[in-house]
Amino acid sequence: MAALKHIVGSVAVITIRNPPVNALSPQVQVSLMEVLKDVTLDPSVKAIVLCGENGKFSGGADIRTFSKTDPKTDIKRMSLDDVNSVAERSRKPVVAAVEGVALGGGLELALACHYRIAHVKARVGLTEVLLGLLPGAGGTQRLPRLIGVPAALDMITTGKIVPAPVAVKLGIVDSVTEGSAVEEAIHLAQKVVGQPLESRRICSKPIQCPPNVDSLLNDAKVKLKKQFRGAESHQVCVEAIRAAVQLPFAEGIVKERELFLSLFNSDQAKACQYAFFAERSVAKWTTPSGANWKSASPQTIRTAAVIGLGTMGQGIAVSLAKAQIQVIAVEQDEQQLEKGSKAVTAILERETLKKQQFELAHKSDSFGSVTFTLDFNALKNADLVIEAVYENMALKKEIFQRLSSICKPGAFLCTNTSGLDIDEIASVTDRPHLVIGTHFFSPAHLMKLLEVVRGYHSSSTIISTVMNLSKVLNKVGVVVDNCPLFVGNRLLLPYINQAVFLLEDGRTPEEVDQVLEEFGYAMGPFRMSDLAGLDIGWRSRMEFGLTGPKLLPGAPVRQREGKRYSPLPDILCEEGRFGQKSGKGWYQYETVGGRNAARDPWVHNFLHEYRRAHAIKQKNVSQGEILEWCLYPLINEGFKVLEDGIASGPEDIDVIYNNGYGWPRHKGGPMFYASMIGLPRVLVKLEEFYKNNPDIPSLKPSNLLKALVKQGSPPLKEWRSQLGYPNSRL
Ligand SMILES: CCCCCCC[C@H](O)CC(=O)SCCNC(=O)CCNC(=O)[C@H](O)C(C)(C)COP(=O)([O-])OP(=O)([O-])OC[C@H]1O[C@@H](n2cnc3c(N)ncnc32)[C@H](O)[C@@H]1OP(=O)([O-])[O-]
Repeated sequence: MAALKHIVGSVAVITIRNPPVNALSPQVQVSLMEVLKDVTLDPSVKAIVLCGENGKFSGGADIRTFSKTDPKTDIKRMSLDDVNSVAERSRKPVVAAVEGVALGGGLELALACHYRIAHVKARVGLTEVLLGLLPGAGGTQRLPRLIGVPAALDMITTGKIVPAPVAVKLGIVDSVTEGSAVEEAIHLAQKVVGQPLESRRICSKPIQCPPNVDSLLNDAKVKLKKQFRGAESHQVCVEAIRAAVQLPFAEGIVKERELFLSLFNSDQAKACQYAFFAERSVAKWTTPSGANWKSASPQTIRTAAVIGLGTMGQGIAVSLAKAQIQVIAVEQDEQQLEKGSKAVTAILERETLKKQQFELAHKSDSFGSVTFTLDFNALKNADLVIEAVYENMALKKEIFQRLSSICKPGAFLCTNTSGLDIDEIASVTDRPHLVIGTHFFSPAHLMKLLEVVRGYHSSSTIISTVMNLSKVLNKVGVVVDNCPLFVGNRLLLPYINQAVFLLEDGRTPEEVDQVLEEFGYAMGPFRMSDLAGLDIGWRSRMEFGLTGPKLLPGAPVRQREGKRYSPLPDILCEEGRFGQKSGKGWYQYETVGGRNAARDPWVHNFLHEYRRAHAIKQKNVSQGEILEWCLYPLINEGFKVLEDGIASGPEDIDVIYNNGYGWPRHKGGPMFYASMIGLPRVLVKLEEFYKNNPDIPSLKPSNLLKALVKQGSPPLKEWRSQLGYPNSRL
């Protein structure tokens, strides 16, 4: 870990070396400072170029060192800000050669240089907000001075990463090159030797403020509060930018440091950083047979097919096309094909427009083509097929049987299901080892999560191919084992059930949603169910005989096999209330497909009548209890999933929840949240709930939770090893 120097003519080239992303660890910062001071004093050096080894400028401060940093002493002793200040004050021109990435502290370092040259494929951004922080090395003071308050506000508060061509337009970098940014930077450095530097020092630039800057900042806070409910860092970023607007540069830096320190050791920052590393750890999957991400060989997918062009199929087709994969989209009849192709084309047009507005349009970056067909034989050329028809086992098996005879040997067969048995589907094919579950989330072209469901026979090649594909699609893939509902929906079920029980007991959809939204969920359980479509769960419950024609005659209305059951969602569906798609569900909407949920007097009246008919006494439940009542059974199911070996570790569950279920990232994920509030608290409450509701089995504390509490509640990262727990099937 160091900053290395070599001399080209009169230019000193300083290279940051700290693989894999040249993170600016405290040692790298010290080394950078020494080399910078050295070359500034060296009379033979006339100009300086800063770059990173292996085609990456820098991924920012070393996040791994944060948990070992004492902000009171360590940051004061030496900080990146001091390095930046030495670079900026240098009387010799300093040019940043940005290749790969310049993120967070990496971009802050580049901003302290007098000139910035970027490779055309480089990407830059101040991403600290996503780690629960703010740019703490001058980024909040320099960027608004360089590109103006509105653009800087957008980048800093969202953590947006922009490609180099956009960075030039914004004024973040001076120019881009298709060749070597380092060569170009050396060339520029030689050219500008002896030229005045004052106008190149961002710290000296006056800040250009729009006349309405106060309301701009205040409005941003309101918008961010709604978008990132309960998250502190977005709000604090705005305050740091306000300091840039109101204070001279040096005072702004002091304010920025103060605000940075207020976030540095917060629980939210810990949660966001945990979420960051958890996302990286899930890519490192293993199977019981010892196959793993390192040893398996993923195949490149050039042509993929999608069967079924309903909402999921449309999103999947778009997602593949966006990743420059050629897509064959198959439907069963003319009408569905036309409807599906229109929808896919419309989404792709919108995405193209977005891309053009963002100026990403590069010759090589165009979308893959989508061919629409009724002819199943067209699948014979596909490297990989994703079946996305509706959740019906018989239909899926029929399709997979056909695929066996049509697809070329070695083609991968994936089923997009949210809970059906992968092994049963694989059993009808000639290649169970090349069959896997790919559980996409709606809308599939936007949602980040891909649950990769390993069947009993799934080979390491198909696992690694699909995990690789998830990265190509810009998604986070998580390998889980095959069990009913897999991981995400298995945890969701008790959460939704608990929320519905609250309605029986006297609460309203608005009250319950409000509590969960204040907790940080983008949507409470009822608004989310309306968005997802109430009919999906209803059909599945009918399939399982919990309602509808298969329900055994004489079954009590509010019980199934002795367990508490609420028929409320079934009744809503019987009334044609499927959620947004039918314009009414737990809420009413302005139109069919409308997005704005409004209180529905019909629902309130219906709930009132239902409680009266079943003589249910209204219970007084505080907001805190609503939260615990809904979340603790979800967490408990997470422990059961771990016990059963369905997920590899708590991180996998948290990544699934952060990326697919709207869990607030600043709370880390359900398992991380449990570790933060304390496992004993979760256990005590579950025991209390279960004692009072013995007919709700999901409230019965899991053995793993009890065992962990007995062991003194070790930190989350020790859960696996401490328990050596039992039968991880992954
Ligand atoms: C202390 C006080 C400091 C005060 C001053 C404040 C300074 C500043 O404002 C704060 C920051 O910069 S905050 C930072 C702001 N920066 C950011 O937010 C950028 C965060 N990083 C990213 O967004 C992505 O990793 C990249 C786009 C850089 C690469 O993407 P890709 O090519 O898909 O690769 P990948 O799979 O993602 O990562 C490969 C490996 O690198 C690892 N690693 C990565 N970054 C790291 C880091 N900064 N650090 C350490 N490690 C980092 C990653 O864990 C993984 O390790 P593994 O052991 O192999 O699993």
